[in-house]
Amino acid sequence: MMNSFADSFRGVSDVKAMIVHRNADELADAVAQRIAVLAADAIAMRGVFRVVLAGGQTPRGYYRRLPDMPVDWNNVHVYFSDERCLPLGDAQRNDSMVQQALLDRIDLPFRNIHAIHAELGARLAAADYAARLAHAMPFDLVLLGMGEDGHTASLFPGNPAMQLTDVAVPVYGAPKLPAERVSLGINTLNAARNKLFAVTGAGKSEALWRIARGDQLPAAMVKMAEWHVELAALTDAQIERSA
Ligand SMILES: O=C(O)[C@H](O)[C@@H](O)[C@H](O)[C@H](O)COP(=O)(O)O
Repeated sequence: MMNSFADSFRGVSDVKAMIVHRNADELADAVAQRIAVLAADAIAMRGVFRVVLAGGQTPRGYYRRLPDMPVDWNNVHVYFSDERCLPLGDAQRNDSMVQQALLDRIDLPFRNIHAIHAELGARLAAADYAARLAHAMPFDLVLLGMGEDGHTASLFPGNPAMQLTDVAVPVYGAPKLPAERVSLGINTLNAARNKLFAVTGAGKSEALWRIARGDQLPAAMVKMAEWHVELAALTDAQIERSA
């Protein structure tokens, strides 16, 4: 049953790969190793690795493992998939989480960190980020998570931000608080050389099932991504499907 679910997921949503991991720890190990490989490849080929970091909880697991990986941090530039419009340093900001889980523990030059100035408000911060990204694209890797409703970055189902073609977009009325956010636009995510979803938690099974069925959820609009999914996030989807 798991294989047939994974197969239908691969087929319907244009995915590059779907890898199921037994638990969140194994997923975090595999994703951290994958990032290290992609970093080494990009640095060998182009001298630099430009990676977009995801927010939310799942990435903490693989961020914490990255300091133990053989990554040439001097040649890595980090960007953010989205940010919450909260004051600088707020614990709920994605850059605060990344700082604590990763940046405080590696020697990454400060100039290589490209945060979203979401404290300026969504409109201004999105325009500022788009201008600053002009020379950074296409990214080598975009790391993403998926919410229970199928959102990714801060692109939520039915939200007008999903239709915008700008490099970075303002988001208002997000159902996951805070309501005001800044996100990379869907075209920016799609333009990256590699896209990687890390999905943990049983609460994600319905969204995975809907994507496998062909629903155009925001996460499904990121094409040719490699999906790393915890088994627990698939279990209910399989049960539901076989019922
Ligand atoms: O700012 C955010 O909240 C995110 O960037 C968001 O898109 C996140 O990746 C998903 O909601 C999954 O979050 P979890 O990994 O915590 O389930």
